[in-house]
Amino acid sequence: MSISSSSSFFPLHTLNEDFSVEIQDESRDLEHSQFKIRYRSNSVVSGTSESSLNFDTLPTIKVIGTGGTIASKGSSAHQTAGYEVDLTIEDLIKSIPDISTTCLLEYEQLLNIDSKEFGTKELIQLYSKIMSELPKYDGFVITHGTDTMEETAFFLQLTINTYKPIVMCGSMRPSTAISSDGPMNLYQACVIAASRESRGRGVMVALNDRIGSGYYITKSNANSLDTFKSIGQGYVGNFVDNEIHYYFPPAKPLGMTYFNLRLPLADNDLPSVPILYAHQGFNNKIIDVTVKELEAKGLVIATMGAGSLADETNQYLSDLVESMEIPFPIIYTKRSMDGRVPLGSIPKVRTEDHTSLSTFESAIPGGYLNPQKARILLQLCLYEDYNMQEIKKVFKGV
Ligand SMILES: NC(=O)C[C@H](N)C(=O)O
Repeated sequence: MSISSSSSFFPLHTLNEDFSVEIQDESRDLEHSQFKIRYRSNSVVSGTSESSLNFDTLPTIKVIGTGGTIASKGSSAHQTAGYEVDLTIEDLIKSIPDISTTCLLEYEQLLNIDSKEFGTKELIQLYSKIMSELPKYDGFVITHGTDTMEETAFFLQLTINTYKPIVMCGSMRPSTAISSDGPMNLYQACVIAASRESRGRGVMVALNDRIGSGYYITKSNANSLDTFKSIGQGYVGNFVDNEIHYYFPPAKPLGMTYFNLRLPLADNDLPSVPILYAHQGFNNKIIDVTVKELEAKGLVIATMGAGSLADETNQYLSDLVESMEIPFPIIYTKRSMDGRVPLGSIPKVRTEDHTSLSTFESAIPGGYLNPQKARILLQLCLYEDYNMQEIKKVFKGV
């Protein structure tokens, strides 16, 4: 028997003349290394010098249905708004061509809702389902509404540390519309999840022939099929004529923090972190009301540029934090879809004795993250009881 490897990790050993064992490393992540073993017969059979005993099987992909437009029906072929979630995951699977030569599909209806109804409870439900079935499947496809798909993708990316592909898909047109995009998106997502090339790439979003990183991607257009974008970071690949093309080797976002959820969550929820949207003539009183009424443990502000808020608003926030007994992180994000809020944008505010100006210590730049993703990241930091310095460190990487 001999052992060989597809990478340089494993040396070749001969143990027996009749069998060789090929060990292929599936993941080089040292903490979570994975590999596959193939047996090969070296014995001479019917005049052939080598016969392969190939125990390879097709990947098994789990498709989890959660609803969205992809599972919706309208009352006419031209209706593309105001429709209802009406189809099951079984209906959706029936709408795609047979892919039994690519992978084995199993499916389950976990939820069947518009993605506007998603909250922490639904995120945890989806997280728990994937975590409990992670050892059983080679990849996952999640059908989901597009409105909040980026939030679910971001949450799963931060909480599930796996080399197995998790591919999210949905559609912009309901199933009943002319040229509905659902079946093609679902088909492509299944093929992507079944591909070896998709491993080690984290959570991905597959729509309209494009493959994006769930960490960076955002919905850019409320109506059009080509809606998911991450302008600064780009797509990770695309899908053309039944071929997947990745532009880069497997990678996950730099500076990303993983969080280990321990369930059930205290109060069955993550800490309260509201988002406020800044604008000309912003009334600071909304800050007070929001923080008090929602028992906020932190705040995300969609600032007007790369961290810009009126001087009065910065001072108002600083005075509010001074009056609180607990540290209160405030993430400065941007209204603009692209670009980042850098450290240099963090404002100076008057000191408690009002004699000089100093850096507003509770204000943290949100980097490239949009408000909705920054909210999830801050919720996870607060869930972990990170102090202000630790939270700043987490956000330094984004
Ligand atoms: N295109 C869609 O899926 C939008 C839908 N309202 C949803 O997010 O569930």
